[in-house]
Amino acid sequence: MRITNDIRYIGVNDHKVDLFEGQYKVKNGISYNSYVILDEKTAVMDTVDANFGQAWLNNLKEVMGDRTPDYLVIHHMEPDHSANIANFMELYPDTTVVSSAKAFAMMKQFFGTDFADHQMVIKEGSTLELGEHTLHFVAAPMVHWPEVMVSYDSKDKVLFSADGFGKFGALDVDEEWADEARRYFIGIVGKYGAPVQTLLKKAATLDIRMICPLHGPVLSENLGYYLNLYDTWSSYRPELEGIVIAYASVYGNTKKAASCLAEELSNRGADVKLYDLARCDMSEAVADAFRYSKLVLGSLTYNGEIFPPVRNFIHELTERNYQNRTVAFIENGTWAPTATRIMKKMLEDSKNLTLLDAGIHIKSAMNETNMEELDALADELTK
Ligand SMILES: Cc1cc2nc3c(=O)[nH]c(=O)nc-3n(C[C@H](O)[C@H](O)[C@H](O)COP(=O)(O)O)c2cc1C
Repeated sequence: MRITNDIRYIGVNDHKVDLFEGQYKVKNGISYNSYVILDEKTAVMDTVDANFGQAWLNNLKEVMGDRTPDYLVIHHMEPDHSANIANFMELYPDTTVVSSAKAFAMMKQFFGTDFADHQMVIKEGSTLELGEHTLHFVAAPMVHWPEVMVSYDSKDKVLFSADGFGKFGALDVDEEWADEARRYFIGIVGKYGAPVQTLLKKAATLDIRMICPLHGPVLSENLGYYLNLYDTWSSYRPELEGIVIAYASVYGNTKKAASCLAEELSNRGADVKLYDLARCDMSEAVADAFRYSKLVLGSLTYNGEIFPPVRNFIHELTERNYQNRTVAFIENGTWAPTATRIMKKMLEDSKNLTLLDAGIHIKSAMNETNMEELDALADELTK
């Protein structure tokens, strides 16, 4: 696939992956992207997942013909991109591997060699001259591993953005970008908002016409749209006014409160998302919690604790620096309800959260007082 006159796509689509990165369901698969720059010298940009080595090498040979690649540029050592470095070097032993010092240390760990006779160590500000094309390297530590570099081709004005601007979903499936890019970003890079902000500031100094990520489509139009979303996500600002209700329930009483609240909020014109945390795809609930401005957490008290899926969910939020939002609580308990107290405690170190006093405190099943609480909470969340 042609990206520009001199840049070709040689990546692969994976529709067989059961869980991406060991935990994310990807109903439309995932792509492992790799590119070739054809110039006086040729550069291969990254490799692909271990299961697709042969398909990738076939794509590479189709583009290269009899030419031997001069450089293999490795932006990121996570195995879904780096697994085929050793296979590549067996086929092309004279190619120079171009990567950061930290990445070469990782190569030694993964492959038992850092290709010492064929390595070029690059760092922030390094350049690689290919002929008409020059790659300018920019360090992007913790977006989302420490060794990550991105590179900018000043001829075609292309940013090779590593995992930045990546998206779940193979390239042979047509789907809207934002939802699966958000789920990818919040799930995988969400903890590293500050390093992403640093990278965005560096990127703002470049004239970028195209972004070539390691997953998902090449972005070439309306780049402001994608950059704005990345700025919003990485600065932990809500994207939308609205309310996520995320709850768990064993016997249906907490569920009833959550569902009634959703209905009341909808009746008041609010944008509401309701998640049963024991049954939903957790990564979708997490992504929406970051997307919306308000969150209602609902849990039964469970052996003096909160119900495990709710605990997991709050942990997923706090480890990704959940902040800048309004949170309210629905609790249930039959003899000693403690769920609200525990949920609040889990959020106590999170920055800039407004924890509402209005909440619903159920003792086993909803009663009239709870209906009044629900009404007051709906008012508070929509005022
Ligand atoms: C296994 C189990 C443990 C529970 N532990 C507590 C508890 O420690 N304290 C308490 O007040 N209620 C406890 N409950 C009662 C629940 O908090 C709650 O009142 C009941 O499950 C109704 O809510 P639900 O219909 O949403 O499940 C427990 C319930 C179950 C099923």
